[in-house]
Formats: sequence, C-alpha cells, structure tokens
Amino acid sequence: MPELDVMTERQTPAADSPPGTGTGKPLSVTGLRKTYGGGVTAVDEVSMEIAAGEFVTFLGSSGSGKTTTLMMIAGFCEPDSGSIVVGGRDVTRLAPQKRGLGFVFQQYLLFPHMTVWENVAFPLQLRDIPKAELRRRVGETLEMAGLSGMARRRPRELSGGQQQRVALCRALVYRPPVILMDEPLGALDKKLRDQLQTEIKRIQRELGLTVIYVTHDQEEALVLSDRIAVMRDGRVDQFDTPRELFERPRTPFVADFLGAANFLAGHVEEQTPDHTLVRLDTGGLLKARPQTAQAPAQTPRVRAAVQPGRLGLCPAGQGFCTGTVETVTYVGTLVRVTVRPAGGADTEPVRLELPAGRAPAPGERVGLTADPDDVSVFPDSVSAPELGVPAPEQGR
Ligand SMILES: Nc1ncnc2c1ncn2[C@@H]1O[C@H](COP(=O)(O)OP(=O)(O)OP(=O)(O)O)[C@@H](O)[C@H]1O
Repeated sequence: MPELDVMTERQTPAADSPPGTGTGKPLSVTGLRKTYGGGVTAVDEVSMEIAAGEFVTFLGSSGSGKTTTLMMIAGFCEPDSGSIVVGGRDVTRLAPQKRGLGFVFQQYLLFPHMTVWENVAFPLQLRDIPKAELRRRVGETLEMAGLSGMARRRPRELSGGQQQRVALCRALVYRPPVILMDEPLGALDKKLRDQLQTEIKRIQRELGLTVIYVTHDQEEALVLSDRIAVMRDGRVDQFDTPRELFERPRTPFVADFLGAANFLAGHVEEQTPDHTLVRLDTGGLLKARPQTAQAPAQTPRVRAAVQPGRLGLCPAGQGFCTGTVETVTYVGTLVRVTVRPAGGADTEPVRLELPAGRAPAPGERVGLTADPDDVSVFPDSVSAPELGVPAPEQGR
C-alpha cells in the first residue's frame, strides 16, 4: 500500500474554495489497459467519463480489476495503454504526487506519534499553507467529520471508525480535485459502516467532491453512488445509475450481481413494440417490457430476470407461475420467501422479498406476479455460472 501524504510534494492545493462551492473536477479515462507479468489482463480497455462532483463506484467481485484501475488513476500502477485526464489535464505519465489527488484506503495509515490535529494538518504543512489558514481549514474539516472534541488524541486513543474519519479528513483538508477511496470502510462493523457511509455522502455533497470509490459490497455501492461501474474480468459490464442498473441491466451478470436476480428459463412466444411474452418452462406466460437492440428474437431459449423485491404474490392459478411456499425468513421489516414452482421438476425456487406484513405461510400455494417493466429478457446463450454468477443462496 502506498505511503500517502508522505509522498505528496510541496505544491499549491488543487483548489482553495471554501466548502460548498464544488471543489471536484471531472475525470476521464480512455482505453485503460493493464497486463501483469504471467499474462493476467487485470484491466481491459476501460473507458469512462466522470463529471465534476460525481460519486462513482467501481463494483465487482474479487479480482475484477477495481483496485488496478484505481491505482492507475492514482499513478501507483503504470497502464500499458490508455489515458487519464483530470480537470482537462493529461496526468497519465505524471508521478502520483504530481496528480494532486486524495486517497483513503482500508488501512488508515495515520501517523501514530501525531495527534488527530497534526495528522489532518500534515498535508497543508507540506504545502506551506499560512498558519491562520491552516488552523481554519483543519478546524473546519474536523468539525465537519464530528471530530472537533478529539483533536488532541493520538490514533491509538481512537476507535476504528474514528481513525477512518481522521484519514478521510486528511484527504479532504486540501480539497483535492478527485478523491480515490479503496474499500475505506472494509475493516469496520456494519453499524459503523452505515454511519460513515452517511457521513462520506454528506461531506461529498457539501463540498461537491468528485469521488471514485472501490467496493465489492453492492449495498454500499447503491447507497453512495451517483453511478456505478460494474466490473467483471477487467472490463466494465455497465456504467449507469443504480436505478438503471436495477431496472435496465444490460447483462445477466449485472442483473444478478446487483440484486441477486431470479432467472426464469423459457422461450419468446411473442414480441410486439409494447411487450415481450415469454413462455416459461414451468408453463406460465410472463410479460416483459419490449426488448431493445439486443432483442433475443432469433434466440429460441431465453432467461427472464426479475429482482426478488419486484415480485408480488397473487392467488394460486393466477399470475405467471403457481408454486408452494418453501421458506419464510424475517429480515427486519422485510421477509424473504422462496417459492417452488409447480410444473418444472428441476427448476430453482423463486426468491421474493416482501414487506413483513405480507408474509405467506410455508406450504401455502401462491401465484407470482411481476410488472412487465421489471422483467429483463436475455438470450440463453451463456449460463449464469459461466459468467461467474454465484449460485443463489437460500434466504439471501
Ligand atoms: N501485482 C500483481 N501481479 C500480478 N497480478 C496481479 C497483481 N495485482 C493484481 N493482479 C491480478 O489482476 C487481477 C485484478 O486484480 P485487482 O486487485 O485489480 O482486482 P480487484 O477487483 O480490486 O480485487 P479485490 O476486490 O480482491 O481487491 C486479478 O486477477 C489479480 O490476481
């Protein structure tokens, strides 16, 4: 892991704007590629345009190329080809410390012998910021992160969450044009993660920061991001808003990775400009939204994908499928239900997420419904396991 601010050269801060005026800059990445020794192509032709003040997350399973892409943007890893432009300036061949970017990593890398105040002030001292200005900025940043009362403590006197907030302050204090965060909350427990996610998002909005965030946690990506780049095998499968990724997944991998989609096998029976009708292997007819360019009109076999939270119950014999309730698991205000469809011996149970008040009883026969707009249809040329999609877990 690179030593952070220690490497930062003496330079004028990227922006001197006070909070609220939007310090973030746009970033564009074109045709980025990295192959490690041994022939592993970690990143393969990644291109994206990130707007000033946008919160973008690289989401993907382990080994999908998230960290390598981030490290190339940071300058700690040299790309084989491609370019990186920050705020109109090509930084591809610049040393990390000359890019002026901020970093927050899972390991806090605070200086143990310095107080919180000194840790946060350090990047400004490196940049020869006048004392009064330094005091104002450190004070302001600590206050924003709720750390004002802890300025005199040393890192070992803080909890993990507090230490991570100090690391965040240290990246924020000199208002870099882009902040890069690699699993910064990975070491914290769920409650702290939730709390810090809210704080990171608030601070990012308040300051208008451009943030690139790496995580393999779907929920975290959905909570934080304006847009998410879903990565697989070094490539970006889809770069879109959380809503688009949910409602218009372009690949089965995206459908499954974001929402643990149900995949229902069948064939297209009818295609009109208004809808697609899929005859499921279990016998029922499922109406999906009309298909676009990648319409599987020529593909006899398809898989219809629908998220568990977008399915509803109706009386048995109605809807696109009838089956028997197998499991009912309460998860807070939600209930996770699995239904074994009748009429398809080998079919997987269908997973639903319902409000707790609408839970059916195990053994009950129910029908399933879905809004056609929530149903995506994919050609059945590639199976989910081949795409690296994990098998659905019971009660997930
Ligand atoms: N220094 C290296 N030398 C050789 N191969 C590497 C090196 N660093 C990463 N890789 C390989 O490149 C691929 C992408 O790795 P990368 O760390 O970018 O993925 P990631 O999505 O960030 O994964 P994780 O979530 O596990 O950190 C993997 O196959 C990995 O084994």
